[in-house]
Amino acid sequence: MFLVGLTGGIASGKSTVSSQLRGLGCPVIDADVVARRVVEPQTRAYRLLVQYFGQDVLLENGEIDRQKLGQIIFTDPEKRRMLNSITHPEIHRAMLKEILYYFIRGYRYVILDVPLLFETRRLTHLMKHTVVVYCDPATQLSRLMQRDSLSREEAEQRIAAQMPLSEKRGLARHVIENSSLREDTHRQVLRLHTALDDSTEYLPIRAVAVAAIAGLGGLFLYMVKLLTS
Ligand SMILES: CC(C)(COP(=O)(O)OP(=O)(O)OC[C@H]1O[C@@H](n2cnc3c(N)ncnc32)[C@H](O)[C@@H]1O)[C@@H](O)C(=O)NCCC(=O)NCCS
Ligand SMILES: Nc1ncnc2c1ncn2[C@@H]1O[C@H](COP(=O)(O)OP(=O)(O)OP(=O)(O)O)[C@@H](O)[C@H]1O
Repeated sequence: MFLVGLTGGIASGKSTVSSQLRGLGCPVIDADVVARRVVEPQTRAYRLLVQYFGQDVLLENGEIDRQKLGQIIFTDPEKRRMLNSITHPEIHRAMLKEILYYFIRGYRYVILDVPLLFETRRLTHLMKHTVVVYCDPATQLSRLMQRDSLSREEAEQRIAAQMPLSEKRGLARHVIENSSLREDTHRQVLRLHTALDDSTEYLPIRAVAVAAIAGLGGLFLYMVKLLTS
């Protein structure tokens, strides 16, 4: 099994591409969806968030007021760092559980849709393939403003909270150009799907598992020998 990291900038088209990949039968783990789950009321991350940001970031029903929290963290790097330090470990733990689920079900690869893949780095070294969904800055800005009903300033703040998309495209093994029609994007997604299906590289996850078991087994036998001699 191997892992595919799908990333890009905010509103560059990651969800659009990942839904096209899902349509081709690929398993996709969406970090944004996982991120919503790990901050549900009564979770550890939720308690830490309320402890740090206060009750002001809660809705009447006790759930996180995502709009208000977004306004706070996209204008304050220190508060964004705190939010990331609370949520990212939980997000990564939850994603690893989902990866194990697909591993057990025998999938050859799993696609992880992770907006901050290159920013957090913690997962990057596990990826055998990395894919950046790119679109030009003007298109990204207008799509974000339109989709989330943001002012130009708010949209620019959110874009500035991430590594520049032009930098990300230079780090990725595959780039999907998503500045024009969805049909053009889909043609690239079909080529990417073929490349992934043809990819025979394996993340040494099995090798690591076998080595760990063999190592532990050898250690156990050594201990038994020591104790019985
Ligand atoms: C800030 C929050 C409350 C805003 O919620 P909202 O529903 O408005 O946006 P949503 O969660 O759908 O995220 C939309 C996009 O914002 C960007 N984004 C989200 N969090 C961050 C962050 N900490 N830093 C930079 N960009 C971010 C991503 O491109 C994401 O795809 C929310 O994004 C959040 O809890 N972020 C912290 C967790 C996180 O880092 N998620 C990214 C997954 S790697
Ligand atoms: N090729 C395209 N043509 C026209 N609109 C597009 C195209 N690709 C994406 N969009 C639109 O642009 C917006 C952002 O796309 P999408 O939600 O897929 O981006 P994203 O990278 O997943 O965003 P986020 O970082 O917030 O998760 C959406 O409203 C989507 O419908």
